[in-house]
Amino acid sequence: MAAADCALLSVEEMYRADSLAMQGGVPGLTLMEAAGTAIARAIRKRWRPRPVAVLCGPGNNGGDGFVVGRLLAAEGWPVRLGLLGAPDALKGDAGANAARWRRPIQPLHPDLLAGDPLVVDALFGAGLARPLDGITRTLIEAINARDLDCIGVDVPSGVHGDSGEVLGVAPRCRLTVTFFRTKPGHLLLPGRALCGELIVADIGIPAATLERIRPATFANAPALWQEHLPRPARAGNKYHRGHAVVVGGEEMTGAARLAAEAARRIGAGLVTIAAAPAVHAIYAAGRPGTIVARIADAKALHELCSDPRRNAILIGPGAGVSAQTRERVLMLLGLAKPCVLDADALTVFRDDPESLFAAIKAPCVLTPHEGEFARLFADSGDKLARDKLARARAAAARSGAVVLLKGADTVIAAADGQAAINANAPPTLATAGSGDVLAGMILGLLAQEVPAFMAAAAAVWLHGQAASVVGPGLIAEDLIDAVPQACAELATAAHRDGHPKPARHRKAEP
Ligand SMILES: NC(=O)C1=CN([C@@H]2O[C@H](COP(=O)(O)OP(=O)(O)OC[C@H]3O[C@@H](n4cnc5c(N)ncnc54)[C@H](OP(=O)(O)O)[C@@H]3O)[C@@H](O)[C@H]2O)[C@@H](O)CC1
Ligand SMILES: Nc1ncnc2c1ncn2[C@@H]1O[C@H](COP(=O)(O)OP(=O)(O)O)[C@@H](O)[C@H]1O
Ligand SMILES: [K+]
Repeated sequence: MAAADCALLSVEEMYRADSLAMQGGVPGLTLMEAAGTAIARAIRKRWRPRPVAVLCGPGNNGGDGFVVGRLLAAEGWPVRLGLLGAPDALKGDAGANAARWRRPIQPLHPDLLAGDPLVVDALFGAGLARPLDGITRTLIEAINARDLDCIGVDVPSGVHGDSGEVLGVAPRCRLTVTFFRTKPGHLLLPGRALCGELIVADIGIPAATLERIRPATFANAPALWQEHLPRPARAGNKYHRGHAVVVGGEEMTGAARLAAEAARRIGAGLVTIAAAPAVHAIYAAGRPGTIVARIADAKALHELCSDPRRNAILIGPGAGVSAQTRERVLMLLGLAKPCVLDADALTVFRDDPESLFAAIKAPCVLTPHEGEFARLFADSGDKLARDKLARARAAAARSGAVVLLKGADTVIAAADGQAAINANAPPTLATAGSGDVLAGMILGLLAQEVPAFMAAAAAVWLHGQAASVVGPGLIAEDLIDAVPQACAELATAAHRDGHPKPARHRKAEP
């Protein structure tokens, strides 16, 4: 699987792919027939013949609905079809498919849902322009209240394809069938949760159109970064695998220890925790393979980190929100070595984020959760408020760093506009210390000279994979010990895309 296979297309890019395919000689009607055929096939595979209500909107999403209705009815399924607006207002391919539907077209009305049919939601797809209201809202609320089996055409109507946000209301689908490539809104929350199982159907758009579109957003999957991962050289020694430094805090000593062990597990040759004399003994009592250096003051830290063999630095976990942390971050950034800034190293710049951004010269990964992100990028604007992908991208462009905005749908964004959305993280990761482990994993990859964006994306995926390996009962320490198995599973996962591991999300039905 190549990186292009995990490309995500924005709504606008999808329209471009569509028109490039048509310019290349694939008629729109053929694409629509293929879309409807894929949906009907997916339905027949999962349900036995039963009453179906197809809810059609006024655009091409509705057009797909007419195709599905026609194909299922032709096989004897009892199909009722409702349309928003007048049939003669339908244009182009949607109009053509409405004309091929020889049965009654009802106006949208709650009676369409009488008897709890299977619902094909073909109201709005890529053309969603404003929040759902009126009868569409009423119907979707009824679908959700009655927990009807619902199939989303392209997206669950109301979910925005770019951001995954819900405009007004959206149905909870069992299955969503989208076309050609996944969109960001299928992976970002809440959109991802509303899609149910996701199928990406090939409808005849040539893959070569991607060369023209050059998408910059990806599902976070091994294909994106695997070739950048280090492979230990047969005759290599530990210095060939990098020497990472974790700046240890004086209060919360667990955080730096978790990070240091994670950096070692992911392959850094050596990892040193820089510890103040007062806490040196605590750090030294940790796992014996971690080096602990006694660091009396900022000068000593500067000396330690200036050593050219020490090639990646993490500061923040357990560092404390203090002037000292702030000064140390700026001093370390001045060394122009690859850095990870996490937790307190971010919060200390809440009053003056520009001074942080101005100091970032070398590859740097910022790993905020939403709270830390809000402190640093408070003014990213209302317009972006609910669009996590756009927010992370804007923050990366502004800071010059790779921004890894954490959560159940972690977004990794680089200053050059590249971004990846992660979807393999189980909710058991919401446990104290799991962010420290992630920071250490990124550090360990940076020490092995993996480029910052790739290091961040790979670490996020392996972190999610490690959590899945552990399963229920996960604590942060377990993640570290599960890293080897997560790495081993890379080989088998390489053919998969970035969708969550459970069978709920699958790709490309034949
Ligand atoms: N791209 C491809 O390769 C292929 C695409 N295909 C399919 O086409 C779909 C995109 O079709 P599309 O562009 O016609 O947009 P669509 O989602 O039907 O809606 C547009 C209409 O809805 C209206 N409207 C919007 N929001 C509204 C609201 N809240 N409440 C009320 N009305 C609202 C809007 O009205 P307006 O804003 O203009 O007033 C306009 O009339 C795509 O999702 C896929 O299913 C397939 O056939 C295969 C090939
Ligand atoms: N509901 C969730 N589903 C999946 N991953 C989650 C969820 N909540 C948190 N995570 C992940 O767990 C980690 C928590 O990091 P963080 O908030 O920094 O915690 P801590 O500071 O306690 O280590 C992040 O990688 C985040 O993406
Ligand atoms: K839809």
